[in-house]
Amino acid sequence: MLIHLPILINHQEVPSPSLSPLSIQSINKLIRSISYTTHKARESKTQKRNTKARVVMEAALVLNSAVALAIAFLLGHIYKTVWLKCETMRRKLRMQGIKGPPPSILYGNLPEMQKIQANAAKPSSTSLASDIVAHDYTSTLFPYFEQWRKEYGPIYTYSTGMRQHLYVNQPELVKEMNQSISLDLGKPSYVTKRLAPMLGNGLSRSNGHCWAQQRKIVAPEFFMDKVKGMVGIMVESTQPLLRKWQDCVEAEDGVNADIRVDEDLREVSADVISRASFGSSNLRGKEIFAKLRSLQKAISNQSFLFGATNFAGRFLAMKKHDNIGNLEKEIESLIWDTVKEREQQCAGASSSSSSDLMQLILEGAVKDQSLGKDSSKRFIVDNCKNIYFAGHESTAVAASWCLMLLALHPEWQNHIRTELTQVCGDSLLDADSLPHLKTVTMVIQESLRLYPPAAFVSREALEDTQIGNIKIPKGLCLWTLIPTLHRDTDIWGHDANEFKPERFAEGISKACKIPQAYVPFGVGPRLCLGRNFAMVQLKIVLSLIVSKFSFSISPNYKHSPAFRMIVEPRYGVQILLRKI
Ligand code: HEM
Repeated sequence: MLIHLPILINHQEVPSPSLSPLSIQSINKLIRSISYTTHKARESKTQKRNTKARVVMEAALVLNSAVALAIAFLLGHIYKTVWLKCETMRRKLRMQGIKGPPPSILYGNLPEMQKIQANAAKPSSTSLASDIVAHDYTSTLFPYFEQWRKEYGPIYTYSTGMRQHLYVNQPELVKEMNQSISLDLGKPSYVTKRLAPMLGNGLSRSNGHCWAQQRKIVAPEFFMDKVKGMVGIMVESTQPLLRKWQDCVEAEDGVNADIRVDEDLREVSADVISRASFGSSNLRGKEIFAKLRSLQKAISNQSFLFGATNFAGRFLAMKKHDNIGNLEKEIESLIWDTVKEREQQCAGASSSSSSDLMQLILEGAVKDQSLGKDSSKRFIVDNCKNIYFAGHESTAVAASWCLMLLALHPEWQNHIRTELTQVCGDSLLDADSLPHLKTVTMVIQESLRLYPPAAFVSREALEDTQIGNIKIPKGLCLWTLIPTLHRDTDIWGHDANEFKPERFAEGISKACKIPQAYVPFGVGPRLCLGRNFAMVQLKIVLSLIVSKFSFSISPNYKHSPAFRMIVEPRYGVQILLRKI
């Protein structure tokens, strides 16, 4: 336009007869000035439009760069926290000759674990005693560990994406773990995080100083002297089960009854722990146990060992979390009601007559000056939750497995019965007779060897540390698979997969080559606090059942161990009971 105007003007410069040269000049000037103004206006409009476009483009560019930067940062962060952290650990382990399956960047070996699990053999539906006994639940529940053990040996490393793990099933190394008193090995935080609704920050979840302090308070309640004082309660709590089973036999044909044992054993266990540790056997106790069981199922549905691996899984996990949260609140308020009831009882009495676990926990919370009001409440509720759960579930499940193995081996029921008659005669079982009941102890030890309810011992290196001659980098999680150690023919001999309680006739130290590799109650400083309590309760319950009934495995029993935080019979244990 700027070029065309002068040309036009030039054309009009041809003089017209009616216009003077002056007026022509003025017109030209005017036209030029109008053209100039129009041009300027248009120019400014275009400039404005261009500026706006430039601003939009620049904003888009900034945004793009920010997104690119965020992605780069995220990738860098993932690389640093996921890959580099794990790769550094792997390098340190490789330098010590420890190998393992090659991991993928984001998910480590999880896809492979899922693939191996999907292809794993289902437990055979055999009812042959020898096949059931020989079935190592690791092969169906954790088949990847077995596969890698065959490929890489008893010590190898694997990854679950965010975490690097060390599988430790070499007896010498487990022995070292047993002997270590270091606080540098704690419970793996990523596992215990998922158990928080169940166990709070109580004894079995906490680490370091917090754990040591809680253990000091709770441990004395489970020393053998104290447990001996609970024998009467344990005998009394088993009576309703015996009466119920007798009634079942009467109701069927007066001789036999087909019984599913698990819930009845849970009730005994729950009653024992409620009365022995919390001084109550009330409806509230029953409600607490029922809710703990629902919580246990909800948490174990989350595949809590390895975590949800995809978004759908995470979404489902979030939905389940609502239910878990509600159960957690309900359990806590039930426990708190029990605590307040106890406080009122104590306030009413001139001196505290109860010296049970609840009392110890309450006194522990009062004595600990570092705890504020809220922390005191947490301390009390969390530790009660720990004992309610740890104290009843694993003992009941162990009793179920013992009955399953005894049902398959009636000759051992006879041995127990004979010894009971020799030791007790016609009198009731009491604390003095228990140490003489060697046969039932051997049966329990053998059952815990073949079917340990706790499948793993797990630890996390809280600092760089050393076990035996292996340097363990901070953050590495250690896993020892208990049944694998318990069925190792190098430790137990060629008959490791057979039920032979006689191997324990002269104690654990003579039963195998490396006694520290027998770990149904765990290892080292974190050894199960309630092992005396559990052993005494199991002895009493089994002795009383065997003294009243003989039993064989029911044709309705389906052998299918399931992992629900502990390994329990998926469909329960069903036995054919006969009154004697
Ligand atoms: C047959 C029954 C039981 C079995 C198989 C069993 C097994 C275990 C195992 C394997 C551990 C982990 C140890 C480790 O990480 O090294 C443990 C810890 C624990 N158990 Fe048991 N347990 C049983 C019964 C009980 C009972 C009856 C109580 C309490 C009344 C109890 C209370 C605890 C506590 C509080 C811990 C945590 C100890 C700590 O971290 O310091 N357990 N148990």
